[in-house]
Amino acid sequence: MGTVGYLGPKGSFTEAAAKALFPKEEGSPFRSIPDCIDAVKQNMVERAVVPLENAIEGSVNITLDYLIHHQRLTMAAEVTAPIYQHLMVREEYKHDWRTINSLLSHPQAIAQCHQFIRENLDHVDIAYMNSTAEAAKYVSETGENVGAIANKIAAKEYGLTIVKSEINDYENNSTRFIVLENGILGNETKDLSDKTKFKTTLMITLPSDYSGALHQVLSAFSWRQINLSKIESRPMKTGLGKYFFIIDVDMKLDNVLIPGACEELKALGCGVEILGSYPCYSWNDLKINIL
Ligand SMILES: O=C(O)C(=O)C[C@]1(C(=O)O)C=C[C@@H](O)C=C1
Repeated sequence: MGTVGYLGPKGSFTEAAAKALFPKEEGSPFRSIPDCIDAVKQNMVERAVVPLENAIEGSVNITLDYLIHHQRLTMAAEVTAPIYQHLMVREEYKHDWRTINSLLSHPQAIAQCHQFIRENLDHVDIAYMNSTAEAAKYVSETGENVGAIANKIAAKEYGLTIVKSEINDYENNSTRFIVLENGILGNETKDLSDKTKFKTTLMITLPSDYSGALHQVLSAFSWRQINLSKIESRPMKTGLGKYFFIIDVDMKLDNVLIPGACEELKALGCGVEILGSYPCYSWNDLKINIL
């Protein structure tokens, strides 16, 4: 058994995902996503759980960028968790929540509740925090009339009162969390059932900006009938117009299809790296309903 790093403090969504995936392992909170990733690289923890993508707001860019540009680790598993955002204040302000002067939360959580904030708290100053749980902790420790957006575990952990429940602008809000390890590709860390689905994530760079390059990349997958579940472009940070692509393939790394597609892409002059081939758990698979 090892230690699992997560974006803390206690009561964050990431902690809930880490607990659901690794109920018997000890959790270790870190202040930022890069700190979680560094901790794995430096063997301070065996693995880390970090957010990767939200259904309303899209990718968590810092996770992708830090992983690509700074510290390469292996994607070892994913879990998709339901996300319910609540507005919470200190007990003594529970009737005055409409007059709070600041609203604190993680940027992803603020963005998920953008319309609610416009309609109900248009006057407030927004303060971005490292996580929703950090926001809840701060609100509990200050005597001021300020609010936090966080989950119900954080409300309990920090003794806050939820004054508006489920304020995310769209139903079916969910976030994909990824497990990162130093380990080798395909080193599965959890028991798998026959129904467990797999993904393989590839990072692809195009040779140069010639017409039809992306089309050729996609053809390598399409004629092999390999299903893709996501394609995302991120800046290479070497100048405007230069991107790499993160492609999620809907299958486990095999000996034929994915290697064949990768070789074809390399022959076209593309850079190809496999970031992980991993089991994907749904929240119900894990049977730990803590959110
Ligand atoms: O702030 C937290 O509680 C987190 O775990 C981070 C995070 C994210 O980065 O997306 C996780 C899930 C929610 O989408 C909102 C915030």
